[in-house]
Amino acid sequence: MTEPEDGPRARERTGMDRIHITGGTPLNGVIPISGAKNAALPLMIASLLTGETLELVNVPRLADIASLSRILGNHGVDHMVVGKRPGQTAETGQTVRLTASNVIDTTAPYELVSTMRASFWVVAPLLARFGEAKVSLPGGCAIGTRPVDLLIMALEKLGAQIEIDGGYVVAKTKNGLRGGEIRFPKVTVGGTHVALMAAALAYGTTVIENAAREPEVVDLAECLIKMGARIEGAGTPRIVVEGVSRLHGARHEVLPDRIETGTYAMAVAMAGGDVTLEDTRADLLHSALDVLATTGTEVTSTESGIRIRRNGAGIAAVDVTTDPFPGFPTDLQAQFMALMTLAKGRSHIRETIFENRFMHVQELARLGAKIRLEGDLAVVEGVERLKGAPVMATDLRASVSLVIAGLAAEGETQINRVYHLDRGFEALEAKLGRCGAEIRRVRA
Ligand SMILES: CC(=O)N[C@H]1[C@@H](OP(=O)(O)OP(=O)(O)OC[C@H]2O[C@@H](n3ccc(=O)[nH]c3=O)[C@H](O)[C@@H]2O)O[C@H](CO)[C@@H](O)[C@@H]1O
Ligand SMILES: C=C(OP(=O)(O)O)C(=O)O
Repeated sequence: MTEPEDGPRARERTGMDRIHITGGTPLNGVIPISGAKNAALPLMIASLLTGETLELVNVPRLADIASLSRILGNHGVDHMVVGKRPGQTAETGQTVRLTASNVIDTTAPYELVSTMRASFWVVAPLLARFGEAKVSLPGGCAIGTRPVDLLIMALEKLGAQIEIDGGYVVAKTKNGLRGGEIRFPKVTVGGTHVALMAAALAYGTTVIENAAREPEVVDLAECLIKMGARIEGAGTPRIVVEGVSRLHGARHEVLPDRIETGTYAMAVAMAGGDVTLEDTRADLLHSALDVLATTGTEVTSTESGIRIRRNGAGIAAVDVTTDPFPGFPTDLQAQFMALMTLAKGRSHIRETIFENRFMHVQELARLGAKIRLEGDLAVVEGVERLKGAPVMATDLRASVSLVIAGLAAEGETQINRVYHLDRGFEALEAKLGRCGAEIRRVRA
């Protein structure tokens, strides 16, 4: 995330709201899981690949989705939110229709791209369909430097000519993209999304080696296939794409948010209680659920989701290393660290994906956590109890780790800069509040 911490757009969205939590109440009930932010974003971007309408079902109501809608709108994409249907609630995911029949601008300006990293990915469909794209470099963010060299390499392998000019990536093709071999030296989710979208409309065969296997990549590939793309192997390290000359409209349902699922599972593990996470699937986050079970939390797959229970017994300390899918996700590292602050004993948490994703450590310390950092390793000494305090975080998952810790801490925790949470957690207070949490938003 690249938005300045107190940037005007962030303030405009949610002001400087705070979340107040009075901890110590176990969670009991049902939490519906939303569509995945990290699947919805590339799916929305894929709408640029066709002049026909792409209808996306189960799109979460999130600040990042609104930011991307603005960016696509700037290119000329028509965006329509389908009205509510009987039985739908304020939290039922939205159905969104995107039509890129009249793209008027292939430039994605700095002011828009800097609000959200994933918007850089528009470079692929714009280049593949229109032969040109000028997209601002997204820059670094709170969790690391996050270069786009591998995304550029992938497009160059398909024949794009790319220059960096004035902070923009200027990409062109003379006679369209051509299939080629893309071998990623490290697994990149964004790189794989970009390669898939570009290769779908390239002439000939593209082979993507060391592709990301994340469920969101598979979701994008499935949607592209519905749009007429020819893709095999999504979900494995080798994806083969036979380019087609045009894609058409489709209807696709966004897959459940595995990070939201894991976050609430860890909240229950930490605060105690019995919660069913509905409309989600255990196969999306096996490694995290296995780790959770090892901590002493009961994890059961049900017909409609996953039941999480922890009653009374202590939390066992478990070591974790983040890895690309199917490994333990970096996007759950902060939440798991929060849980380990109350474990019996010492746990080691190694972050291998981003070089600077430990911003939550000093804030967890305000609640009484004992964590020592040694390079990419956090050594967490479990404590008996945490005590509420004012805290603040600089990225999305770090912020929610403080919510989880606040739910288990004694007394009141105030979480500042709520706009980070609004980027990725739909109806957070309502979902937790219905399970008994004392949580409220205080408007600035
Ligand atoms: C919107 C979205 O889906 N974001 C997710 C996506 O981010 P994103 O797609 O940006 O993350 P990547 O998988 O690309 O990054 C993985 C690693 O590769 C490095 N890298 C990446 C591209 C590149 O050109 N050069 C390079 O060195 C990154 O700095 C990082 O160290 O995957 C991450 C890893 O699962 C998640 O944490 C993010 O939540
Ligand atoms: C890091 C994340 O998002 P982004 O890649 O958009 O910064 C995230 O979803 O945790």
